[in-house]
Amino acid sequence: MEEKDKYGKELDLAVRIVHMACSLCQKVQRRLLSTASDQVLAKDDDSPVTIADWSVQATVSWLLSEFLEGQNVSIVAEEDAQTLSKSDAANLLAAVVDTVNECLADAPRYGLWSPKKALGTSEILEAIRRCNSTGGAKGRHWVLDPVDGTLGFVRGDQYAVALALIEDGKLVLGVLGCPNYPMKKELLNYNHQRHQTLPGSPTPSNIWEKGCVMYARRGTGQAWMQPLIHGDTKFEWPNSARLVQVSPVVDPSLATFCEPVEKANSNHSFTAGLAISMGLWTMYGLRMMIKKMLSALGFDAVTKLRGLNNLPHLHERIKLECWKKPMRVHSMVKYAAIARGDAEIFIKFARSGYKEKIWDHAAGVVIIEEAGGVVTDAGGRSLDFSRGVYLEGLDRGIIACSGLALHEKIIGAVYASWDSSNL
Ligand SMILES: Nc1ncnc2c1ncn2[C@@H]1O[C@H](COP(=O)(O)OS(=O)(=O)O)[C@@H](OP(=O)(O)O)[C@H]1O
Ligand SMILES: [Mg+2]
Ligand SMILES: [Mg+2]
Ligand SMILES: [Mg+2]
Repeated sequence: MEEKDKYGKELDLAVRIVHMACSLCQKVQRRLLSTASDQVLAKDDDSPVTIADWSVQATVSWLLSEFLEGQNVSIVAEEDAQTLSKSDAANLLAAVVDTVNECLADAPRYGLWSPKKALGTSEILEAIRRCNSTGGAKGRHWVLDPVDGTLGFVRGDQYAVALALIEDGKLVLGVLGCPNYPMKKELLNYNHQRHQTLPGSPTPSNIWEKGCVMYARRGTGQAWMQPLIHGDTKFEWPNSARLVQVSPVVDPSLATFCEPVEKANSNHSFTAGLAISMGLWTMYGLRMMIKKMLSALGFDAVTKLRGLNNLPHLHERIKLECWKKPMRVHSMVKYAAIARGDAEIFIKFARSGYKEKIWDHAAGVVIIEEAGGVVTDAGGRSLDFSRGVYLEGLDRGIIACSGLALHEKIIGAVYASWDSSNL
């Protein structure tokens, strides 16, 4: 097989599967939000898990095994079947079985086939359990986060379905489904559930239901995006796909910087310090300072600021659109935003002792890199996907950037800020 076609078949399959998984998630999320249900469970670490997490894992596992027939399919994935196998979980398991079968029945729409008869409970539990590979440096391993950003999912907000393939420890392809990726990038920062009615928009759900699937193959220098299919639209891959590229912005003061929503998942104060030291927040800080000065003098701050905006020499510095705040978004949608050019920087510094898992990053990393961006740890080294379930040897945190120039500046700022932080 020619090098340029390598992994073509696997990518084609993975894209179709992620489209199906996105459709499954959209249905479950709609039901979850419209009924006061008890369908959100807590895992041992208190993180949420839902019918969608298990159902996507079972669906992806069944489809990969079915369509990669003859291969011993190894899947490293987040969920296990323990909770579902308990005797008091019959209702939950029944809901997963229904959800998986409903999704698989739709396979022909995506150019795949359905099981000859609906899958039974034991087949579905087996499909979930099969995803218990621990990956490693030899052979092929699929890496799956069935629902990344489950917290965002249950809040009616951003989440992603992430599927990647590793061969001999190297990422070779990644597919990222982002069912709530809004049409306007500004809405990424917008909490969907808290703001059901958007100003000037009678049907806010249209904006959110757009959604996309992004994908890339290592070494092609290309990352692609395809809209989710809705209603009766036929699945056309790759015809409806378009290339995406990272943003050309190199000036940190113009960059949009994103980070996890929850303080528990990333140190917000460290990244705020970094952002300020790089000039990312100077506009915000400057504006706040002037606002305070004006109000201390008894002026109406907003009116005066608008006035100041019109002064030619201050115009560039204080105009309203320069109000840069971090974009806090759940899930690997942050990686998608950088690959699409909607943001320039993603920084995650988990608390010390937390070990990052490969499924939280694999698909996003290859898509950003092929779209022209850079992803490393805080020491500037590439992430190592060859050492099992965890990103072993990760130096402090993860820095994803739209390009080398910005990336170098951030690494420099990390070195400058680290000693004064108490991480
Ligand atoms: N303590 C801690 N520190 C760092 N990271 C953690 C931690 N706990 C969980 N996780 C992982 O974070 C994944 C969600 O990341 P997000 O960027 O979406 O976080 S946030 O919801 O926006 O705060 C989340 O992925 P999902 O479980 O797939 O949602 C976890 O794998
Ligand atoms: Mg995750
Ligand atoms: Mg998950
Ligand atoms: Mg989880």
